[in-house]
Amino acid sequence: MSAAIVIVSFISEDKPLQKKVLVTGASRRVGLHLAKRLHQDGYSVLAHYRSETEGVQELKAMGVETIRANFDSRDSILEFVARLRKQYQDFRAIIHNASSFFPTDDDLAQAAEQYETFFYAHMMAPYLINQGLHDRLHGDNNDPADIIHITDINVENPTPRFDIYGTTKAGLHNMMLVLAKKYAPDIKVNAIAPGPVLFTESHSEEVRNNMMQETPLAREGGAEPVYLAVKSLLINPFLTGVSIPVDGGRRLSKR
Ligand SMILES: NC(=O)C1=CN([C@@H]2O[C@H](COP(=O)(O)OP(=O)(O)OC[C@H]3O[C@@H](n4cnc5c(N)ncnc54)[C@H](OP(=O)(O)O)[C@@H]3O)[C@@H](O)[C@H]2O)C=CC1
Ligand SMILES: Nc1nc2c(c(=O)[nH]1)N=C([C@H](O)[C@@H](O)CO)CN2
Repeated sequence: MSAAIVIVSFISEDKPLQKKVLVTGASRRVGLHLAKRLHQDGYSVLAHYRSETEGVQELKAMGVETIRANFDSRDSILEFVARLRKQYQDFRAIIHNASSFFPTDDDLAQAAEQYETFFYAHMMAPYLINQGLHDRLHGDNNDPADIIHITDINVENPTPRFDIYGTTKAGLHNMMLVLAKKYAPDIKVNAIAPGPVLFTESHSEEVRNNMMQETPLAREGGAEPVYLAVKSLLINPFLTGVSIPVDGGRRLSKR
C-alpha cells in the first residue's frame, strides 16, 4: 500500500467524528462565551448564529464549526432542522440560548409582531430543533445526552413591561419539564435561568444600581457563571427537569 494511501487510511481510521454540541445564538455575549468555553474544554461545538459578527469570525478562526439561520418563521426553523439532519449524524448536546429581548410595544399591532418574534425564538425553534434531532442525541459512556434551555429567573416572577418576553420564556421553562419526561432515559433536559449576568446598553446607571441593590451578591454575574452551570449539567448524569438560577440571589428579593 503506497504511503499516501496509508496516511489517508490512518486519518480516516482515527477516532469517530466527535458528537456535536449545538449552541444557538452564539454570535455575541453569553452564547459566544459558551461556544468558546465548550471548544476550549474539548467539546466539538457547532455554533449557530444569525448575524455575521466579529464573534462569529473569532469562532471560525478558532476552528469552531458554525451554521447560520434566522429563527423568524416556521419554514426557516424547519429548513434549519432539515439541514442539521442532512449534515450531522450525532449530537452530544443542544443548548438553546438564542433569544430576543425588548419591552412590549403599546401599539397592539406592534405587540402582535413582537409576540411572533418571541414565540419563534423562545418556543418554536427550541421545540422543533429538539423534536427534529432527539433521535440524533447520544450521551457518552451509556450516560444520557443533554438538552439545555436558557430561560430567565423571571419566569415565575415576571416583569410587566416585558410580559410577552416573559410569557414565552415561561413556555420554554415548561417545555423543559415536559421534554425531561418525554425524552427520558436517553436524554436529560434541564434549564439555566440567568439573572443579571450581562447588562445591555439600554440599562441606565440607575437601573443597574437598582438591580444590584436587589441582588444579594450585588454584582453583574458575567457569562462565565452561565458556562459553569452548563458544564455542571453536562457532567452530571442524574439531573433532569432541573432549572438552575444563575442570578446572584436576585430571585429572592426581586419585587
Ligand atoms: N443578559 C442577561 O443578563 C440575561 C440573559 N438571559 C438569557 O440568557 C441568554 C443569553 O443572553 P444574552 O447573551 O444577553 O443574549 P443576547 O440578546 O445578547 O443574544 C441573543 C442571541 O440570540 C440570537 N437571536 C436572537 N433572535 C434570533 C432569531 N430570531 N434567530 C436566530 N438567532 C437569534 C442573537 O443573534 P444576533 O447576533 O443576530 O442578534 C444573539 O446571538 C438568552 O437566552 C437570554 O434570554 C436571561 C436573563 C438575563
Ligand atoms: N436575549 C436576552 N434576554 C435577556 C437579556 C438580554 O440582554 N438578552 N437581558 C436581561 C436582563 O435585563 C439583564 O440584562 C439584567 O438582568 C433579561 N433577558
